[in-house]
Amino acid sequence: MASRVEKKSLRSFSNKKGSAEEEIFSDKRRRIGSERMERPGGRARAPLGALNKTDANDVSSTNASDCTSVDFTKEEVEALLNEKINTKENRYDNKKKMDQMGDLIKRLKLCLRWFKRVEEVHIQDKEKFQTDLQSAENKCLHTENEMNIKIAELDEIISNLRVTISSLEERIAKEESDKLEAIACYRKEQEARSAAEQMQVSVSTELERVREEKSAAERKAISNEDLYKRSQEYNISLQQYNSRLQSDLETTNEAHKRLETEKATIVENLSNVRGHNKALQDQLASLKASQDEAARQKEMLANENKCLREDLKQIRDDRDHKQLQVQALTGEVAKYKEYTGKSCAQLDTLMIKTNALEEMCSSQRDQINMLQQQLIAEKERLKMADLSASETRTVFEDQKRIIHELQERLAEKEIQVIEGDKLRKKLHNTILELKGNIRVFCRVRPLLPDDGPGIDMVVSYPTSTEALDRGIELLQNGQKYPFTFDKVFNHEASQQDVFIEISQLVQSALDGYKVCIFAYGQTGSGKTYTMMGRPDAPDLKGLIPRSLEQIFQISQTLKDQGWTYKMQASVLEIYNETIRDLLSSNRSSGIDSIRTENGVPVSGKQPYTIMHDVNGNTQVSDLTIKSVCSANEISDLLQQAAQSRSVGRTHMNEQSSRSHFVFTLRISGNNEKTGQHVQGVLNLIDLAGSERLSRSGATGERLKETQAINKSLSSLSDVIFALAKKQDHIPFRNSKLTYLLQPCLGGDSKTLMFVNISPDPSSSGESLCSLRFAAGVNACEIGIPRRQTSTRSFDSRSIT
Ligand SMILES: Nc1ncnc2c1ncn2[C@@H]1O[C@H](COP(=O)(O)OP(=O)(O)OP(=O)(O)O)[C@@H](O)[C@H]1O
Repeated sequence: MASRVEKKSLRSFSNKKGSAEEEIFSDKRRRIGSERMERPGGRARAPLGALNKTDANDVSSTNASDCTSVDFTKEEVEALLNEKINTKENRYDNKKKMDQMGDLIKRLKLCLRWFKRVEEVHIQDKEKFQTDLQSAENKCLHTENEMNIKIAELDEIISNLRVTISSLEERIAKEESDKLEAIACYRKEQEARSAAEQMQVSVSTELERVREEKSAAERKAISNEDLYKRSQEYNISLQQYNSRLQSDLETTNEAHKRLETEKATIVENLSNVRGHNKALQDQLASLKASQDEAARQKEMLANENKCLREDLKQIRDDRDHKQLQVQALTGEVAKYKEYTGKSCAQLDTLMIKTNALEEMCSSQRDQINMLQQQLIAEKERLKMADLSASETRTVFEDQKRIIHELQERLAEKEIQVIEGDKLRKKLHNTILELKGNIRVFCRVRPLLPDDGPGIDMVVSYPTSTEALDRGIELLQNGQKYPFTFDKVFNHEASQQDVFIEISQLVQSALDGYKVCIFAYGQTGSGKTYTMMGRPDAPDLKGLIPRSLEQIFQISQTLKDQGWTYKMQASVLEIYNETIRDLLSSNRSSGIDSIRTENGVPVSGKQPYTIMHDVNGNTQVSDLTIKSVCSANEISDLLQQAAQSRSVGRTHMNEQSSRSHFVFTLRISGNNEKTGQHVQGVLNLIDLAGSERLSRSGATGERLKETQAINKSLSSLSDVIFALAKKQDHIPFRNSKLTYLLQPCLGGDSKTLMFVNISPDPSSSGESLCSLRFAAGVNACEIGIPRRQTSTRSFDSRSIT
């Protein structure tokens, strides 16, 4: 009570004093704010000083309005984290110290909210980039596929065309060779034809010549015949002339005779006629000369005739020869004609062939033209396809570039996210440290039908601002006992409400911290309900299943940041300083029956021996450790453990839990991107019900058992007290429970204790006892000397 009053006065003092500091802080903030650029597309940032001017106590009211408008720089965050509370000045001014701390917490909360907002933006950005990247990749893949299909189609078309072209080329080559052959043949034929024609022409010219010769010979023969005729005629005329001359000679001879007679007559008349005779002689001589001449002429003509006859004979011979020649030539001409006819026929067939070949050639030329046109069209198509392929390639390159850019941006964002994650961890841890590495929550269970009808609750909740959600008052023997906790969950608080408060610790376990969450309280106060709840009903699930579900959810989310986690679970119970493996398949062997002294086995290596290595890892020999990959696997293990526990309980004829139930999850995380490695531990402990010796009425074994439970709870309380006070000596070995949890308590470890109480009048004594036990721990935590609480002595007396 005194502490509450003191706190109140300290708080009001701090409000007054704090305004000066806030002014300084707001000035600093304003300066930093003016240096900083505005976020693109974001709202102008409100100075943090404006926030500080509002009521420092009314954090919740400022949260809603300011958390969206305050931004921090890294330096500010660092400054905030490094900010130390001036303990020297405020050594004796707890109120001020608390106010400063509250102020710092408020700013840290704002910072955390800002950070969460930034982180959300980053995550949204990242998701957006990832979806963009995904869609771009899909698009690219789609385009690539289409392009591949197109390329394949085009390749096929090209290969078909190539085949067609090659076959066509072959055909063309064949046709060309045929054509060349035909042309060669044609040429040969033409040559033969021209040779034949030439021959025909030469034969014709020869024939012509022969004909001409023949006609010349004929003409010669005719002229010779004419000459012969004329010679004959001349001969005849010469013969006639000769005959005439003969007749003339006869007449002359008759005349001569007559002349002779006359000569005689004339001789007689010679004298007379001598003259005349002489003249006649002259005439005779001339006639003789003319006769000689005629004879010479006759001889000449005869010679000429002979010559002509010889000529004629010669001509006749020539004619005969020529005729023979003509005949031979005619035969030859006939032969040639025959040849020519044959050649013409051959020529005709060749011409027909040539025509057919020419037709074929022209049709093939048409085909070639057509195919060439097709080829050109196909080449065009190929060109188009090449163009479209190159376009697609460019698009593909663009897409690749975009993907690359996106990947780079994604990598940047990932680095930002990793940096942010580091900062978040730091902030998260700082906040938890500021909240307290050791915290104590109180949970009140509702009245149950078993508590009896028409009874009033002995618990009430103060509504003052200071004690709201933190205070609890217990009524006993007409007196009100007020207590303050880090948080009070009233009887209406749901499992989800409770889980929200501890979910940060679950995150810490994933961040590599050692976390212990205890449920402490009297029998039937709701410890098991708080820790396990009813796993089959989703709304009534307790902290253990919810925490494990969250762990798997977060570990899945952190996969994107490169984290992979390995989880190993073990469940044990400590009953009367004896460890029992709740996951052991062999139930009887699950019990540690080794004689121990203060929780330490007496000699040798025994089953369920607790060992701590230098790295602060705990090992319990022979304890079943199961690797788990999903929340379902864990719920199966929990079911198995719960069953083993209830079986154990039945064996021991127990209705309530008289053992400490310890669920341990070892989390080892590796980040392949950053190379970070974390090892966290989450211990979820349902402690055995605390029972006052005075009320238990136990004797014998039952008394010993109750003493053992109280001893271990007291040991735990001592350990927590010592840790909170940062004492050098921490009495871990006092019980198996504390020895087991030793590495998970103290240092950076986070410890949270739920104090469960029942609100029914019959349990008010135990409730008060529990509250005082917790208040002792809590008082240590907030720095109030142990003795001043005046609760510890009562608590100690009740428990030990
Ligand atoms: N917050 C709550 N809301 C509703 N029912 C509750 C709540 N807390 C406890 N109960 C009920 O109270 C009864 C006792 O609770 P529980 O078994 O969890 O107590 P406990 O502290 O574990 O007892 P023990 O130490 O004997 O094991 C149970 O029937 C449980 O369902």
